[in-house]
Amino acid sequence: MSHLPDRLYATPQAQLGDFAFNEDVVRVFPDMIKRSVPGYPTIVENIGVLAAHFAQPQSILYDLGCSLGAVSQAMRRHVRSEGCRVVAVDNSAAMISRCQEYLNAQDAMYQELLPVQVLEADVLTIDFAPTSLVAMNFTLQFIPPEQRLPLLARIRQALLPGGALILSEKLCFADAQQQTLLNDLHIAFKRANGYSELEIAQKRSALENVMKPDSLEVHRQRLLEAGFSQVVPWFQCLNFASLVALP
Ligand SMILES: Nc1ncnc2c1ncn2[C@@H]1O[C@H](C[S@+](CC[C@H]([NH3+])C(=O)[O-])CC(=O)[O-])[C@@H](O)[C@H]1O
Ligand SMILES: O=C(O)C(=O)Cc1ccccc1
Repeated sequence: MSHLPDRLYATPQAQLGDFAFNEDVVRVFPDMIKRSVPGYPTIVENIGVLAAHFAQPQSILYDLGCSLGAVSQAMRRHVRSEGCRVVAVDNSAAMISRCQEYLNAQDAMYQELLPVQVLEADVLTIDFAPTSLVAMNFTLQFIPPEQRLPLLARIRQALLPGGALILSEKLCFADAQQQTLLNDLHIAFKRANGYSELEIAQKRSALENVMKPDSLEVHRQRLLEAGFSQVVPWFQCLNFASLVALP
């Protein structure tokens, strides 16, 4: 399994198209996400811990926007409840096929892992079965803003009592000074991880039309509007945060 360094934006691109989760991104994705998202490894591992806390016997755990299945793998390492299974969903064919390979490799290394079903599908069109845990790790920010509330409302409806939604997102900030500071610090994080000014600028521009972060306040209000009763931030590193929303 290839773990290539991310050089996708290292050379000047004549035509900077919109960022897409295609074959080129899949090849470098583990390196890209680790060097771009402060706290990513900590978030992924601890989603496993949170999943084990909320998982109920004989229930489904969803990993929505699973990419290469890092969250599904963490859930499989941590969840011990009887009869649970993971459903991992992504609408990128390139991601889904590599995700299945990684999960097969995990199956070959460990015994008695939860079964996983890998689905190439749009999270906006799937029907949710009753579930004790839904993880959306940096996926909602890629969903068109007007679709976010209806999606969260459908997730809320599918959640069993005692279950939870884990929502990780890049944040923006209403206060201009706070926005500038945390944006500068995120750029400093990328620089410290070996990205050049050109790589940082080109990726930023490719993401502009595709990834639309909200503020913590917008997330909280929308989750309450979707029918969640409580929103609890459990992790933040710079402008990246993860919340638990309870039904
Ligand atoms: N409508 C959609 N339906 C299904 N999938 C979608 C949709 N829109 C985007 N995606 C998928 O959401 C994923 C977002 S990456 C998640 C990281 C992962 N969770 C991780 O913990 O490694 C976040 C990032 O790269 O910043 C991509 O794989 C998209 O194809
Ligand atoms: O790179 C960025 O600036 C991000 O905000 C996160 C990211 C990470 C991986 C793919 C797309 C976006």
